[in-house]
Amino acid sequence: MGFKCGIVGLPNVGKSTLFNALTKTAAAQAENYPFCTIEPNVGDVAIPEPRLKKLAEIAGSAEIIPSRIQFVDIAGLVKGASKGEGLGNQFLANIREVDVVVYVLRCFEDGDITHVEGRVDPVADFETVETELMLADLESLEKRRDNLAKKATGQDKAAKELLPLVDLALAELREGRPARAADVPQGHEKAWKGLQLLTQKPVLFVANVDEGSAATGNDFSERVKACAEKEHAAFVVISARIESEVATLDDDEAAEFLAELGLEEPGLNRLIRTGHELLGLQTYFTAGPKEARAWTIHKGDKAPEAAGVIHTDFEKKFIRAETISFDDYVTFNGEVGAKEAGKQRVEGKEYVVQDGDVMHFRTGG
Ligand SMILES: Nc1ncnc2c1ncn2[C@@H]1O[C@H](COP(=O)(O)OP(=O)(O)OP(=O)(O)O)[C@@H](O)[C@H]1O
Ligand SMILES: [Mg+2]
Repeated sequence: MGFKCGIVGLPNVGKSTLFNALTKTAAAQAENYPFCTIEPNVGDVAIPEPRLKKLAEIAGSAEIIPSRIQFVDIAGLVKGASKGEGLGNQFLANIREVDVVVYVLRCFEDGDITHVEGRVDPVADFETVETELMLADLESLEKRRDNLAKKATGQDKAAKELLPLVDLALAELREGRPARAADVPQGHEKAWKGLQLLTQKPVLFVANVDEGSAATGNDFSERVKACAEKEHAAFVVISARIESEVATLDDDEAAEFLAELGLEEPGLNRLIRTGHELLGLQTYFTAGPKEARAWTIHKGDKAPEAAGVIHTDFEKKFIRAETISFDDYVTFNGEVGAKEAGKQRVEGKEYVVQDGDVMHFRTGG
C-alpha cells in the first residue's frame, strides 16, 4: 500500500529541508530562495517502530524490516496560485495525489531567510495556502456541476449520488470552509472521497521553529497549535534545521545531541507516526529467524486483508491466522512460550486485526 503525505506550504519555509531530513538524503535542493523546488521530490520513509527491535531480539531475527510511508516535497505556492501566480497550477496535481496534507509553517525569525510576504505569521500563511486550495476546489466543482446535473436527471445512478455531494462541498467552500469540514451523509463516504478535492484530505500542521525552540515550541507555534485545534488538524513542533543535522549523525551521536536539546527522539518520528495515525493505519508484525517485519494495514481490516498485504494469494487462499498479541509475545518470551501459556489464538476470516498482533497465516489451495 503506497500511502503518501504531501509537504505543502509557502516558498522558502523549510519544506525541502524537512523532506531531506525525513529521507536522510540531500535529494531535494534546499536553498535560501523562493521556488527552489519545482518538480516534486518523492521519498520512502521507514516508520519508526520500537516494538520491532524487541520482537527481533526474542525471535532471533537476522533482519528488521520496518514498513514505509511516502513523503512528497511539493513546490511552494503563493497567493493567486490557483489563478496561475508563482508556479501556478502545476503543484495542484501533485497535491491531488497525496493522502495527507502536511502544512509546513514558518515559525522562526531569521532576517537572512526571505519570507515571500516579508513577515513571520504562520497562521496567516496557512490561511493563504489553504485559500488557494479552496479556490481550486471551488473552480473544479463548478466546472463539473452542470454536466453532472444533466446526467442526474436521467438514469445515471452515480451522478445522482454525486450531485448532492458536490453541492455539499460547494456549500462549505462558498462559506470559506474546506471540504473536510462537511458532514458527509453515512454510506456515501466512498463517493465523497471520489470527488478528489484538495481540501478534503486530513491535515497535519508542522510548526517549523528555530533551533532553540525545538523542545519547547515558541509563541508562533502556540498560535499554530490553537489554529490546528480549531481546524481539527494534527499538530507537531519541529525544527527542520535540527532534524537535518540529526539525520547526518549515527544513532548514538543523534541520541546525545537530542538529549542536549531536551528531546527524547527526533521530531520526525512524531511527524511520521502522526501521519500514519491520520491515515487511519495500524501495524501488525511477522517474526521469525529470518526477519522481524512490520506491515501496515487499515484500522478495522480483517485477517484475510491483512494477509493480502504480504501477498495477494494469501488473501485468496486464507484459511486461518495464528495470532499472539505483542504484549503476550514479550511476556512469554516468544511464540513457543506464548503457545504453552495458551496465548496463541487461532482466528478465522472475520477476525479484526489488532494493532501489534504477531501473526502467522495458514493458507491452502
Ligand atoms: N527551522 C529553521 N530554522 C532556520 N532556518 C531554516 C529552518 N528550516 C529551514 N530553514 C532554512 O530556510 C531556507 C529554505 O528552506 P527550504 O529550501 O527547505 O524551503 P522550501 O520550503 O523547500 O522552499 P521552496 O518552496 O522554495 O522549495 C533554507 O536556507 C533552510 O536552511
Ligand atoms: Mg523546496
